[in-house]
Amino acid sequence: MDEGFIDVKGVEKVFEVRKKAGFLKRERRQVRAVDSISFRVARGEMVGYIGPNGAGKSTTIKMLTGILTPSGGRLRVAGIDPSRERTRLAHRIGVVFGQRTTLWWDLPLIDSYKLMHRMYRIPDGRYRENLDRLVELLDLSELLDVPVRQLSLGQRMRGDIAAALLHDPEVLYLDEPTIGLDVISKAKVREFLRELNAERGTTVLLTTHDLQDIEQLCSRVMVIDHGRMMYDGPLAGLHEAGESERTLVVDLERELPPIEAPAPARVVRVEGPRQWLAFPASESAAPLVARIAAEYPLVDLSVREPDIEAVIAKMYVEQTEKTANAGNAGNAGKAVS
Ligand SMILES: Nc1ncnc2c1ncn2[C@@H]1O[C@H](COP(=O)(O)OP(=O)(O)OP(=O)(O)O)[C@@H](O)[C@H]1O
Repeated sequence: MDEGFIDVKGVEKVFEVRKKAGFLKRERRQVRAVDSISFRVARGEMVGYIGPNGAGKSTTIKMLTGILTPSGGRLRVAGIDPSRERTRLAHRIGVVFGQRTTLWWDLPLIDSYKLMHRMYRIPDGRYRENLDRLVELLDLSELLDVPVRQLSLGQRMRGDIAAALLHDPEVLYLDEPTIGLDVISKAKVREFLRELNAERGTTVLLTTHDLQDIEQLCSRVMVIDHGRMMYDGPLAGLHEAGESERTLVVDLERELPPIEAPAPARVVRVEGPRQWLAFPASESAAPLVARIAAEYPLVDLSVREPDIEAVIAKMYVEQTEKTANAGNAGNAGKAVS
């Protein structure tokens, strides 16, 4: 594996925005959407890129595709400077924006693929082979003659993913690929991405608000907030850093006193026969489930994932406190409030 297939060093993006400040006056303001971030992604890696709304994720992806030019820093994808050689790079990357489609709205799905065949100048044999494979893997055969506007969200998403892969890109950027999809469609998309990565070694950068996308697909996650990189490492480490908790929802046969769970798991809510137990997100639920199943009359149970925003908010508070404490420690004599 070569290091730094995607190579980002001290990259910044500052937007100039004009705001109305009175009848005729306009004030100029700068928005630092991406603030000196650095990371490397090796060829074949699948990395999650997450953060709250307005954190700078889309801006980063737009710089990686060459749509936006960085205000500072250095950026390379497959050795190419995206904003200088956008067209050359376009042949090596694929992009899927969950909230927008790259398909022609009024045309049958197959016509969009035919147009891409020509736009990307994909050799005929390769196009046929890729199309057949993608149609099979993404279950598209029944949909090829349907106009895109008549497709459901999940069908359209699968159609968009195929469109992004027809020209065999080495890198795939996915922006919220499972947003609004039902459980079955989400599972289909995730399974396809896993196979794509395993079979073709496609490098994937995935932006999502769904922690299960990351958990099921990525061994590494990067967290951005206010344009800054807050965390880069395994998902379990993120849970530890944010001390986040998952919730086990237990339905008992009847109303009972709070379940006696081994610490740090604990009951946080009881409503009739239903009880909610919080436990560290970095730990497996299996031992807790086994113990409850052995000792209590169980009807059903489910595990709820922590919310990304909550994990990041907690991490943010902790980092701020750590910085404040470090400052206070060096300031002997001052009271720590
Ligand atoms: N073209 C633009 N002009 C001015 N400001 C912009 C522009 N594009 C983005 N921004 C600002 O930059 C910041 C980062 O936006 P960005 O779209 O990258 O966030 P995001 O992490 O993708 O958010 P979301 O999850 O909501 O899509 C926000 O404050 C946004 O308002």
